[in-house]
Amino acid sequence: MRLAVTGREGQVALSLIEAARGREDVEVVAVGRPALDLARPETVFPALAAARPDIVVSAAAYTNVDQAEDEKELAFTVNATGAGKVAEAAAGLGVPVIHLSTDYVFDGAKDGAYVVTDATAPLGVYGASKLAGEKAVAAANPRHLILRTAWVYSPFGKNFVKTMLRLASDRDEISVVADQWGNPTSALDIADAILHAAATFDRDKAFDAFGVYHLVGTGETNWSGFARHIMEASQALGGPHASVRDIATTDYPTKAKRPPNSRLSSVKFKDVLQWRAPPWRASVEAVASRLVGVATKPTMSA
Ligand SMILES: NC(=O)C1=CN([C@@H]2O[C@H](COP(=O)(O)OP(=O)(O)OC[C@H]3O[C@@H](n4cnc5c(N)ncnc54)[C@H](OP(=O)(O)O)[C@@H]3O)[C@@H](O)[C@H]2O)C=CC1
Ligand SMILES: Cc1cn([C@H]2C[C@H](O)[C@@H](COP(=O)(O)OP(=O)(O)O[C@H]3O[C@@H](C)C(=O)[C@@H](O)[C@H]3O)O2)c(=O)[nH]c1=O
Ligand SMILES: [Mg+2]
Repeated sequence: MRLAVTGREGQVALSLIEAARGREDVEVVAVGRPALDLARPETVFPALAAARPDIVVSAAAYTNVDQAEDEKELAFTVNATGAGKVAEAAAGLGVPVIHLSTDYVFDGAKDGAYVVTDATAPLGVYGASKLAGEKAVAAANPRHLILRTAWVYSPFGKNFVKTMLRLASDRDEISVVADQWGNPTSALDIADAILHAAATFDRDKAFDAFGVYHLVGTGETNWSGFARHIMEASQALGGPHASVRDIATTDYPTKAKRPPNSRLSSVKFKDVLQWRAPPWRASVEAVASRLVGVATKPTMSA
């Protein structure tokens, strides 16, 4: 089975490439700029067709939440129009699409974890553009899995774990918001979940449970709790450490408004697709061991 994933350097794309590397039964081809540019819709079909995929994974996106407030048009072009083009190309090639979406489609007013049937109400441009992308994907290709995930980190790209480790190496204390709740999710786990889902509908041609799913790390916390566990994991590995001070969202002004509660329930994914992510703390430790190792391990040469 061959997967084509959009975006070449994204966290999910690189995690998928790594997960497939050790497997005979799956190949992952990353298709990104300049060949596939979501801001140039005419590039999408030819670039994906050339990869001859059995399944398309739509992971490329405009992901800068604050900057999206100032670049609304570009965010919608990439996350809505571009995502729709990717799903349309998959349909044209006769294959299903797994499209990544976000917890930020919700406003965070719910008391409890969001299920897939809950009403969406994004607070910012990024969330609104991703919600428009979900609709474009669903309209373009009936064989879609819209996979909402959240708070993604990995050994790759830019993410909260890397930011916290960097800040810890030059500060004694980091102030982090403690009133926004959610589910930290490792892109390495997302890659496993995607390969599991892809294998399911590659094997079962009559698979008919397409639709919206939530898939996040097991358990929940707030950004401060997430930061604190990153520090514990790093310290245990001999890496940098800082103490974490709880602050309120009002003490950390940002351009975009974020949901106070964006916890997602992965129960549908578990029930239908029979797969569940590891506890979020274990996954943080797995990623930290790679990031901290890189900085502290002596090289074999020299
Ligand atoms: N990061 C997170 O916390 C979360 C992410 N998601 C969603 O999951 C998916 C994967 O996220 P993640 O891997 O973290 O993303 P990253 O921010 O790590 O990577 C985004 C990728 O999109 C590519 N991209 C951006 N603009 C374009 C464009 N115009 N044309 C082609 N490619 C483009 C980038 O390309 P380049 O390498 O050239 O810059 C990059 O490869 C996204 O859909 C995101 O919305 C959902 C919840 C949380
Ligand atoms: C760096 C830093 C952030 N924060 C806060 C800001 C914010 O509320 C929270 C997380 O910061 P980030 O900039 O990583 O957050 P953000 O970019 O909003 O992360 C989001 O990205 C998009 C793509 C998604 O889809 C979401 O699921 C989510 O992961 O922590 C602090 O309180 N202290 C700090 O030192
Ligand atoms: Mg392989």
